[in-house]
Amino acid sequence: MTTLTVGGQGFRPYDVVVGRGLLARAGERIAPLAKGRTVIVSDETVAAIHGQALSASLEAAGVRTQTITVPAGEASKSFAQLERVLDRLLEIGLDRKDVVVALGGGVVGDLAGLAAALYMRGIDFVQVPTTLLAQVDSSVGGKTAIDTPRGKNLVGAFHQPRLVLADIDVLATLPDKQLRSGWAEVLKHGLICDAAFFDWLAGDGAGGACGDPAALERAVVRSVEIKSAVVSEDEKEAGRRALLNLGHTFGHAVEAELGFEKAALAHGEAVALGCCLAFRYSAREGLCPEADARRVEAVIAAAGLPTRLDQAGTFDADRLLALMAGDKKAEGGALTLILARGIGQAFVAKGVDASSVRAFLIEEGAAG
Ligand SMILES: NC(=O)c1ccc[n+]([C@@H]2O[C@H](COP(=O)([O-])OP(=O)(O)OC[C@H]3O[C@@H](n4cnc5c(N)ncnc54)[C@H](O)[C@@H]3O)[C@@H](O)[C@H]2O)c1
Ligand SMILES: O=C(O)C(=O)C[C@@H](O)[C@H](O)[C@H](O)COP(=O)(O)O
Ligand SMILES: [Zn+2]
Repeated sequence: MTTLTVGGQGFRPYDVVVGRGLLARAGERIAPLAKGRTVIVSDETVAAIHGQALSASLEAAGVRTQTITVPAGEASKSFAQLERVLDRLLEIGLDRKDVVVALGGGVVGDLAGLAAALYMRGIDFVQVPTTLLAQVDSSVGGKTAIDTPRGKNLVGAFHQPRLVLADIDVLATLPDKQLRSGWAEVLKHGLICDAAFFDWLAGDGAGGACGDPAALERAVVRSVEIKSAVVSEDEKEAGRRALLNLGHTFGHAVEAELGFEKAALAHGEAVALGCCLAFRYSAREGLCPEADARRVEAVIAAAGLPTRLDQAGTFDADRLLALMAGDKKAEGGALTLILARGIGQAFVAKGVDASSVRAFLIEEGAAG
C-alpha cells in the first residue's frame, strides 16, 4: 500500500491511498472525516457491484449512510443529473458536517464532486474511484464538472476531495474497454514528463492494460505522483497544470462532436487519439522528431486504443476547430495546445495558428 499526499501549498493537503482490499475497510478511513452522515453517490452499475461493500464498511465504522445512484455513462454529467443529485441531498437533509462519498468512475467523481462543491456552498467529499481512469487521474486534483452540448466540462468548479481511496482490487470487475481507456491517461502521464515511465508502460508494464494487478498498482502510483506534483503547485491551471491536458483539446472536440449521449468513444480513447494527433502535429511543425510521433502511435495502437480520426468516425475540420476554440485553455479566441518536443517533453503552446491546425486535420482525414 502507498500513501501519497496532494496539496500543501495552495490548498489543504489530502491523502491518496493506493492498495488492495481498501474498499472493505474504507469506513475506518472515512469515519474520522464524517462527523455526521455520509451519502454515497454512485452509478447504477457500480452500486450494484461494489455499493454494498462500501456501505457495510461505513456502517461497521459507525457512520450512517444512504446511497444516490445515477445512470452509468457520460450522459450523467448533465445539468439534469446534477439537479437530481442536489435535490436528493436536500431531501435527505445533509448538513455542512456531512460528507459525500463518490463511488465510481470519472463520471460519478466529476458529478458528485460538483454537487459537493455547490451544496450549501461546499461540503466535504471523498473519492473512492472504481475505474483505472478515475484512480490515475480524475479522483486527484479537484477538477469537477458537467458537460454541455457546447463542449466537455464547461460548467464546473475546483473542489478538492478530503481523501482518495484507490483500491486496485475493484479494477478486476472493470470491462476491458474501460481498462484500456484508463491506460490512455496513464500513457499520457509518461508522454508529458517521464520517458522512462513510458518505456516501462510500453514494455515490462504493458500487462497493466490487460489487468495485471502488480503492473496496475505501479502505474496508478506513478500516475498519482506525477499528477500530484503538478496540481500541488498549480491547483487552478494558471500555468503548468495545462500539461495534464495533453491530447485533450483534440480529444474533447472529438467527444463533443460524437455526442455525450451516445459517447461512442470512452474519454480515454479520445485522449489516446488526441495524444497521437498532438504528437503528429508537433512533428509536422518541426517541433518533435517524426520517430517519436511514430512510436507514440505504435504504443497506443498496441494497447488497443485508437490512433486515427477515421477509427472514431467522420469529422469536419471546421466543426472540430470551432469546438477546439471553445476549449477552456483558449485565450481571446486563439488556440492553446499541449505539444511536445519529444516523448516526456510536453509544453504549453499558446496562440497556435488555426489555419495550420485546420490543414493538419484535413491531412488527417477530416473533411475540409
Ligand atoms: N476531473 C478530472 O480531473 C478528470 C480527469 C480525467 C477524466 N475525467 C472525466 O472522467 C470521465 C470518464 O471517467 P471513466 O472513464 O471512469 O468513465 P465512467 O465513470 O463512465 O465509467 C466507465 C464505465 O465503467 C463502469 N464501471 C466503473 N467502475 C467499474 C468497476 N469497478 N467494475 C465494473 N464497471 C465499472 C461504469 O458504470 C461505466 O459504465 C469523463 O467524463 C472525463 O471527462 C475527469
Ligand atoms: O486534471 C487536469 O488538469 C486534467 O487536465 C486531467 C484530464 O485528464 C481531465 O480529462 C480533465 O477533466 C480535463 O480538464 P479540462 O479542464 O480540459 O476540462
Ligand atoms: Zn482526461
